[in-house]
Amino acid sequence: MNKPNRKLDALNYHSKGRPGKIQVVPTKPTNSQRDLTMAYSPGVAEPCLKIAENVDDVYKYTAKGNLVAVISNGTAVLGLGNIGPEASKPVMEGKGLLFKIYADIDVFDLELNAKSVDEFVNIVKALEPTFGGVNLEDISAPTCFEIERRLKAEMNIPVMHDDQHGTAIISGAALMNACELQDKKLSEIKMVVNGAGAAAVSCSKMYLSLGVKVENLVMFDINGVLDKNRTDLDDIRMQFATNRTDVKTLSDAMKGADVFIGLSAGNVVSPDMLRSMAPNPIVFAMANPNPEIDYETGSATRDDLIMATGRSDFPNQVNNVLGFPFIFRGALDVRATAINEEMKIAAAYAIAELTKKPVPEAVNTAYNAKNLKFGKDYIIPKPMDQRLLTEVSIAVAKAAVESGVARKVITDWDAYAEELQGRIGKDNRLLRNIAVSAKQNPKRVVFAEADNYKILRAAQIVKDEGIATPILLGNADKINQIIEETELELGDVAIIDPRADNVPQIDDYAKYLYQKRQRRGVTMHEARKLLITDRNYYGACMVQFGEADALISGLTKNYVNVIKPALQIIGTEKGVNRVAGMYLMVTPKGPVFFGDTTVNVDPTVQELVDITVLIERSVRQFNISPRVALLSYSNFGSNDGPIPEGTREAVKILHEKYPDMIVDGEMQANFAINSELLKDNFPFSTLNGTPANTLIFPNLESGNIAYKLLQELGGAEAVGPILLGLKKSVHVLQLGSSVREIVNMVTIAVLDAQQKAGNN
Ligand SMILES: NC(=O)C1=CN([C@@H]2O[C@H](COP(=O)(O)OP(=O)(O)OC[C@H]3O[C@@H](n4cnc5c(N)ncnc54)[C@H](OP(=O)(O)O)[C@@H]3O)[C@@H](O)[C@H]2O)C=CC1
Ligand SMILES: CC(=O)C(=O)O
Ligand SMILES: [Mg+2]
Repeated sequence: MNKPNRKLDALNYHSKGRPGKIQVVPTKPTNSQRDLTMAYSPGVAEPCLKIAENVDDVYKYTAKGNLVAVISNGTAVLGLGNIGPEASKPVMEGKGLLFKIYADIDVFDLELNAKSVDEFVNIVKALEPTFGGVNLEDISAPTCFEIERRLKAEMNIPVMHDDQHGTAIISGAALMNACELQDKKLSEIKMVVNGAGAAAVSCSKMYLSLGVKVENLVMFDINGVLDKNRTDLDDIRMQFATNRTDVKTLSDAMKGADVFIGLSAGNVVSPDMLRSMAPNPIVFAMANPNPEIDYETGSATRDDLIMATGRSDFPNQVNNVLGFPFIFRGALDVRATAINEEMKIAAAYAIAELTKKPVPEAVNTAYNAKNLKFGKDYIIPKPMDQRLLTEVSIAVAKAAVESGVARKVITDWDAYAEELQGRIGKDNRLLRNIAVSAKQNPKRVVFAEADNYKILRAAQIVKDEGIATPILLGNADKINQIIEETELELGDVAIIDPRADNVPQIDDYAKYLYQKRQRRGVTMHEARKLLITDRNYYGACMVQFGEADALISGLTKNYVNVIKPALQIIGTEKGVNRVAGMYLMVTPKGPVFFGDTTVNVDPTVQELVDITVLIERSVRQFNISPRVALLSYSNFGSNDGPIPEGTREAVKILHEKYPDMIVDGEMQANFAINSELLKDNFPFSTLNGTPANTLIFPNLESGNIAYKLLQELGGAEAVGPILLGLKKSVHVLQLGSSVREIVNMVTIAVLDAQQKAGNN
């Protein structure tokens, strides 16, 4: 199944650079001699003594609480069989990588030369002081059952054999959803399970607990059907032995079956077998890396099929990766002594339910999909869906607390959710808070470029999330065609085409525009023409006349083309004589505001003052206390030249006219954001103590370059440009913005409209 170049790519991926996939990274400073005396002798003796006094302090002073052992003996590696511990190491390193990227859990992978139950159990038990949890992996049945049973009984930290329970949880969730879509009852389905090993047995037990009847299940191992005449079956497998006498082969069993579960080996199911199944069948071919029947063949065989595999390169990846990172996250965070049935069932339901919620745009983008939604090709969430971390870990942690296995009780679940969000990538707390505020009072947002897929997708998201009521401007046929082709659900949203006959209020708008621009060369005829031909004029009039609360445009147009109509029709706020643009940069160190990044090319001293005042006020609207630095290449007079001198002059005016404003400069950017550096060198600065969170650039060039570099090289998320100074909420997208960026801008536009409505 793997194409030759894929095989080579995979080998290169593992061998290039530092061999393997994971490394150990220090978490404390190690730059100075002092740091090292803390990290090692003599400083390290102090936490040692504390732990010796109270063994639970090991969680306080060491990495134990966030450290999981991924342990295998290489006896059932994926579907590759008993290939030995060394050969299993790439898989175990892979699990370590997934634990880290999805749930911020650190992993040591341990590949043991230990085949017997006693040997394996004794080694793992002795590791208890080091780890917060143990993930057993790719150990063949039946040894794995006894190993897990003993370790759970004899250890006081959570132990889970992932191939058994991780797989059971995920496939259980997928099965519930697939049955719902195919209109089948779990209690009535006829199921064939191919494989009778660790994964198959545990998954089947889970299906029984979800409602499947054991008499409706037929299981196979490599020797054929498990029936009551077999004399080679242990007790665990005997419970799945069928009474049916008409079934000898897999082909026999597949006839009329509703569900096929493959946890065996690659390519053992034929298209004919699929054809013989009942109407609307479900096939989970989960053997890795090669499924029992490959996705393309299976899904081409019949239209009424729901097909899933364990692979990431096809729709419906039913793989334990959706479970183990989040299950252990929840278990570690409440310091659970075990992962029990309650926690597993809670995880399965959380995963099943998450599939039915609207999919964040970031997930669509990550998978190059247009509109993922619950259906035949999306029966289970995608592993890169960051909501899994909160939804599943919280469900697991709550179940641990409620079932009495938690040693640490969480009471503030919202704070725990915030903590989880902060663990992965950027901390988007501010963006989330903005979205929450927007949803409290959603506004009507007119989209001037609605004949564009990205705009329509964003409109769908803000509508679904209750952030805004979209109004779409553009050719209705074209918009409806895109909606239909991309299966968006915007049927009830207002579409206005300014070019059509009988456009609402066009006469009033034309009269208004004519009155405003008659002494600037605009005739009545031209005013009407502008409104019909340029949707930025029509959209701005809608906002001015109160037919909409905010305007979003600029995805396909130059900035000036949007801002000009807004300035002509709506104008600036009272007492404000210019507009400016600001970016909210979501950085790993928190939010930082950049301005002016958009409008004023080469501001004079007075313009710099005006821009600073506008931006400072706007930062307050995000419930953040602004600490403003005016940037230059000079620190407090260290260099001459028009830029530092102008900036210095602007700071002087700001200090005089706005004594309460926390603002200083001119200063270099590193001094502005490194408060230690500033304090050591310029202790007189009014910014001392805390870094600046609002950076004013001396000109458009420097502001624009800075935010783009931070976005591309620093991995910061840029939200903006947020247009400041207009009387009403109008916001201009960057040319080619992503759907996520558009959604962010709409959210900001709604907040802006709320605030402007409050001020008027
Ligand atoms: N998608 C996912 O998340 C997961 C997928 N898997 C996949 O499931 C498979 C089994 O893994 P696991 O349970 O850990 O391994 P085990 O070695 O414990 O079990 C393998 C089972 O498959 C049976 N088997 C092998 N070949 C055939 C065949 N041709 N026909 C019928 N049965 C067969 C074996 O029979 P016998 O007992 O007679 O040897 C055994 O019962 C692997 O391919 C693995 O990659 C596993 C975990 C998670
Ligand atoms: C996914 C997994 O754990 C396996 O195939 O073994
Ligand atoms: Mg496995």
